[in-house]
Amino acid sequence: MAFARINNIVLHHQVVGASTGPALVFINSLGSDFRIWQAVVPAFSDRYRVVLYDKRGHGLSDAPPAPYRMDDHVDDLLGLLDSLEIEKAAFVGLSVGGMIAQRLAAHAPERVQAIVLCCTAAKIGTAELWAERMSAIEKDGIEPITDNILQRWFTPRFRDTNPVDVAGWRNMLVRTPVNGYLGTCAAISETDMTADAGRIRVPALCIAGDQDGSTPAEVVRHTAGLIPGARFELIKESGHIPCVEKPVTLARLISQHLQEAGCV
Ligand SMILES: O=C(O)CC1=CCC(=O)O1
Repeated sequence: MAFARINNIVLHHQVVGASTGPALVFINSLGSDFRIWQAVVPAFSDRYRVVLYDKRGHGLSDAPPAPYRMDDHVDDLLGLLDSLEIEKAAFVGLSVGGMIAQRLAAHAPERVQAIVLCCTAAKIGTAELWAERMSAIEKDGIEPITDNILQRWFTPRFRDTNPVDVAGWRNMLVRTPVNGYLGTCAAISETDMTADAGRIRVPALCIAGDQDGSTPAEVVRHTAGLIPGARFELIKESGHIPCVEKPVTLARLISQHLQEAGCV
């Protein structure tokens, strides 16, 4: 575990695995921190230099006042890569993390070897929906909306069979700094990568969960259709957070894509 000051923000991160291997960066979603990747990382740490980090406003990173722009998140990530002396990496982004990866691939392709876009889209939700969510949180905090969010994060089966784990992930969500949550909602709300997606030229894999209530499979499939050469894969029995719910399947899909993309 380490901290770096990037763009005047303290970013919490961790580098594990093969120090001379190709770099593989995981980018987490709204309301989560890098612990969500814990069950996936062992599938890569023997061959890759794995970078995990908490984007601004999440986990142990600083949470400056809202709103944030998507480019703030992208600039933070580029700054972190510079500080770790990583010129080029493969990126796995979940949800808003996938938006950050898309923007990076479209605007800084020289830093990107391949991308895996997990439960994400060129555009997530509508400005009205995000405005509603932000005003509810400004009024009453994150707690009252957590049950709805967890229903989108995890399938009913997972919630029924893993109540203690779900309670733990709920703690992570509720403890997200309000500034960080609101700031990132604003970044998602203003972002539409539909035009930019067509500029992506790196090998891309889009993965959906068949029971994802946040970025439904057809939305992810549509995004795959916007990116030249992108492949689409569906994970069965998964909600929005397959790195927690289906880590073995997700790791297999990521690994195959990285091999096909020559990131080995
Ligand atoms: O909170 C949700 O609905 C899920 C989500 C949307 C964007 C993101 O990163 O997570």
